[in-house]
Amino acid sequence: MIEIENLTKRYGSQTAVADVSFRCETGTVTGFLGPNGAGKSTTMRILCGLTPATSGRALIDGVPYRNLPNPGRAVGVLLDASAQHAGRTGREVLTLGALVLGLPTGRVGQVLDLVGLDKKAADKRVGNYSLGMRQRLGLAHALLGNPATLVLDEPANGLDPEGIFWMRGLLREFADRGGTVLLSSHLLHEVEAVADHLVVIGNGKIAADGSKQELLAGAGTLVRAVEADALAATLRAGGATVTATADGALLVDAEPLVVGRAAAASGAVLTELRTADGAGLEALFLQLTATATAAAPAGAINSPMEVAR
Ligand SMILES: Nc1ncnc2c1ncn2[C@@H]1O[C@H](COP(=O)(O)OP(=O)(O)OP(=O)(O)O)[C@@H](O)[C@H]1O
Repeated sequence: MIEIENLTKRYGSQTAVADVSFRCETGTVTGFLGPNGAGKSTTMRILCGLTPATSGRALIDGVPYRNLPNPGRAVGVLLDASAQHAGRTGREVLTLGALVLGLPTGRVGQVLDLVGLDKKAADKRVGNYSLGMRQRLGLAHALLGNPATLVLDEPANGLDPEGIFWMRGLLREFADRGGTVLLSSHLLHEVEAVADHLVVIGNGKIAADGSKQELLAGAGTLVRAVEADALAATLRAGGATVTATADGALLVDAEPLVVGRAAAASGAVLTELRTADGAGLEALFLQLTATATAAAPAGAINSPMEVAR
């Protein structure tokens, strides 16, 4: 289990992470979502003992990373797939890793198989790897010590669709066998398919934290109207929060019936009206991360009104 408790990190006058708290339960995949610069990497670096927190703490199975007796056997970490010695082969990188962790070198072949790097790829220098191959090598490195926890920063970067599908399967299986996974992404759809739990961060603050089902259920109504501006004005006058999505729809924090009535009252012609499901979550994600300024309790989405304040 991972516990992030009231974590704050300041760089001079800039606050990268502000009072962030969330948990990743054993046997689950937690998607850590936010746009570039939101504070994901900083949180993960603190969790892995690479950056000291200004205040708060981050624990893995109840212990700070630095206090784990042999961290590589407890936590597999992939923060930057390009941070590998370019002159070594993939096999050499993993063999060195195995020696450092006190593992038999036979483990190297097993993890190469696990991540789908064949003999030819394993014997190539890392400098000649594509980003996707580096991600696979980084994942192999993370899995080397057979850890119970994985911390992965944007692991899908550079993977092709088949690679992303493969990685989802691997992480799902890892969690189903009792592992804990924290993976970050700036793309909702990348983690939506595999995550059980979502934590959304924007401007260093938690904007949403809950099970995927909870967040989907709370995603409101998606509506498209010929007179979108007039409808948005009527809805806002009635106290609803309305956000325009990139493709011209409106996301409203109200039931479809309420939105339909507002459309009738304002004389707007609707072309679509439905409960916002996966598509709505995308809009919600954009909305939350764009304007997040307030923290949400676990299991809740900040009301967009609060978030925007
Ligand atoms: N070493 C540092 N010195 C100063 N500011 C930093 C440092 N590291 C991160 N920051 C700042 O902290 C904020 C959060 O950055 P962080 O890298 O954690 O975001 P992120 O969500 O991981 O985004 P990205 O995907 O772009 O890495 C950013 O504004 C960033 O500029």
